[in-house]
Amino acid sequence: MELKRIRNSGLHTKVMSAEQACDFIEDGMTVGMSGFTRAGEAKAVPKALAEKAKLNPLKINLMTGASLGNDLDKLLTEAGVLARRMPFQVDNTLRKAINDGKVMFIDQHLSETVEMMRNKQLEMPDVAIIEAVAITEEGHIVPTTSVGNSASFAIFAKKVIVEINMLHKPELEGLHDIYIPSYRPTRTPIPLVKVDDRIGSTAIPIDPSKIVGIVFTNQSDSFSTVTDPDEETGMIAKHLVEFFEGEVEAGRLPSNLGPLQAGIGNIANAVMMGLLDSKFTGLSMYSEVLQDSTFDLIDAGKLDFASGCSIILSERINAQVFDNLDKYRDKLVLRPQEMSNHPELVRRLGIIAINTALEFDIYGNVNSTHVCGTKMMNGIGGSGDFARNANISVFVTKSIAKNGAISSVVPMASHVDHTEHDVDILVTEQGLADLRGLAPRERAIEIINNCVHSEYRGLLLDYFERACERGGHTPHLLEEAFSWHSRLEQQGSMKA
Ligand SMILES: CC(=O)SCCNC(=O)CCNC(=O)[C@H](O)C(C)(C)COP(=O)(O)OP(=O)(O)OC[C@H]1O[C@@H](n2cnc3c(N)ncnc32)[C@H](O)[C@@H]1OP(=O)(O)O
Repeated sequence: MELKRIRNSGLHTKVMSAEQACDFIEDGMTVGMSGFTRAGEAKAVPKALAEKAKLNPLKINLMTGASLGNDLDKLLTEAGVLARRMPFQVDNTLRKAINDGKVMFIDQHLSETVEMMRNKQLEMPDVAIIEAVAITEEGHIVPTTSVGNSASFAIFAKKVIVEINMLHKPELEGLHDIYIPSYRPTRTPIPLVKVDDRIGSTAIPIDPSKIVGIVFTNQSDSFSTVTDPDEETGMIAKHLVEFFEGEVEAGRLPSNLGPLQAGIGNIANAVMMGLLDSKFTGLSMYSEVLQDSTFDLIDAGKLDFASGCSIILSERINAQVFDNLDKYRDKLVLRPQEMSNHPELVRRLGIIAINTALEFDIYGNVNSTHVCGTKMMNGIGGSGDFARNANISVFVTKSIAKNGAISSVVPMASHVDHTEHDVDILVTEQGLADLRGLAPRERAIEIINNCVHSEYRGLLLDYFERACERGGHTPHLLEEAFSWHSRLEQQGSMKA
């Protein structure tokens, strides 16, 4: 039964235990592992590595597509295995180790990791560990619920370990579209002009002699922890849907809006859920992570096609999707993250990008990553790949956090991931600010009037007016610009 999944019979001799596969990983190595937004990560070998490291300490540089599920980042951190980690994570234990300076974390645009490797600016993996549903007759690897960076990791690595996960349905085969761009500067345009174009192969093409170990596993991806929309996220969705309606009426957007991208998290998922009750049909997604909302929209007949690089679902919907893959087969494709997030494609397709901010300032600079400018939350992920190149770049957030102790709109963003130049629309439950074509002083008025919570609006207006008296194209009171963050750190609240 298991060996049937290894269709290249020459590789049958490579089957081994996860513990044996760990022997290929040595202290100081760079390891490239599958996994994107807690989907499709290799599961058994990293777990065995964490166990092994408790007796024989070792450190590795770990690169993935994005975040890992099944508490793997936690286990590897606790075992002291991680020297460096890139390019994204969402784990509490790892987050603490990063913020304590114990793990060096490189927070990177998700489309860039393998491009930098290709240009020898980043080290190539010594070993790649890739979760698969099968190995083909040619010895090529069929990924599972994410493609992420798996294809390039396997192509660049000296040695490849494959984890065949028997729990994933073989029907996943055919869902993937693996396209690897050629080397610069002689690269030709990426031949993708529609969201549903297929431009590559359904498996990762590697020389099978590089496969040094095959481990069988039987463990599911972690379920998404996305929560149901609440009153605030419902309002955010309502403001955005009304904005889209206005854009269509004004002839600035087609009636199906054009391809949509939505980031991770509760808020972005809730915004997409808001489209369920809208009049829009014939929607499409060109995104990275496909969450519950994607499949709810397909089931409701609203969404015709979704292109992504991973699928992460909550327990509510997981079985319904993966037990009925045939129903979705002609509506889905999973690509390498380099392709799902590629600036060339984001610009060409005219994507509407919807990502979540931690905070933004009165001029529209967005902080997606650093609490109070210093402590890493998750990482920039793909938000920058999309925001800079999108047709319309939208950032959403609740106007306050932590029961009102934090205003998400501040005088000056304490860390900037997306500059004012990359941000078109800001939405909170209070309303929507349309920043297109506005100068900084006009942007400030639009943001303060539409996005700020009533408890902070007067304070921000006062700051802005006093800053204007001092002058400047982008007026600020430098000695006060971070006073809200200092107050939060010292007194537990931004309130004066
Ligand atoms: C893999 C990918 O790249 S997908 C593509 C897009 N990627 C990105 O945008 C990456 C950056 N974005 C993110 O990491 C997330 O979207 C976040 C963290 C910004 C928001 O996450 P969401 O789950 O949507 O929002 P939510 O409102 O639940 O906030 C998450 C936490 O941040 C806290 N928070 C929100 N705003 C602030 C703030 N200004 N200061 C401090 N904490 C804040 C919330 O209170 C909440 O804390 P809790 O977990 O203790 O309850």
